[in-house]
Amino acid sequence: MPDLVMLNRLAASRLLRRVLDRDLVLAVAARVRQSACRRGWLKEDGRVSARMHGTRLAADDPDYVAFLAEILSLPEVDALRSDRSLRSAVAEASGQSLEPLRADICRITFPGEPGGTPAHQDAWYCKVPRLWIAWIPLVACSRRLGTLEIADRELPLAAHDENGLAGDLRTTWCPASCGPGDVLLFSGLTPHRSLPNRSAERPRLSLDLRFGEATSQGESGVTAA
Ligand SMILES: O=C(O)CCC(=O)C(=O)O
Ligand SMILES: [Fe+2]
Repeated sequence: MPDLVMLNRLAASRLLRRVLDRDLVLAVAARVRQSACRRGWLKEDGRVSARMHGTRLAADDPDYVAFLAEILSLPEVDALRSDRSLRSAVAEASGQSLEPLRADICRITFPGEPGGTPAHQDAWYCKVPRLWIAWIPLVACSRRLGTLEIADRELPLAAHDENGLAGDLRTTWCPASCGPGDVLLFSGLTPHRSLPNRSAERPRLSLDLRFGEATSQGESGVTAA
């Protein structure tokens, strides 16, 4: 049984420790590093190339689009999408059985950026009923490496601008130190953000897998928020 840690009082998010096969997660991390090395983003030793310091891969960068197509179609990523423990945790958290939406993202977060991903609710970008997100660290994510912070509760869907959630968010943020095998699970209405990567040369590697109610319209587009 996974060790469930409730992160917030409304149970709209949870940190599941050691729920995934660690070797499978590490295999995905190895493929991500290989692909990133080939593109010159990382050096052979896995450290960040000098030219990538302080940069963020843009959702419309053709090289990043090709990287995502490569990584998100790996059989290892498919195995994570259909992992039985993950699927039952998603069903238990959401109260119903949900399907993978294939609106997933693999992120490489480089050091040197002043801020991380701004606070947002994924439901703003991915209009699917019952949206839930599994955020999967591919490396040990400390505060220093820029882990995810989750709000202490769901909020009604609020307006977003180019910097994510607009306006003052009165919420308490819960940073989650986690590593390969762990999953942060949260609903589409739960605000979240990431801390900047403050390491010297290490990339933060993570995968977001999204689940929701299957709709007849099929997959929904999602931006890289
Ligand atoms: O990893 C990040 O910086 C943001 C992740 C995120 O927004 C998500 O998983 O929905
Ligand atoms: Fe998000």
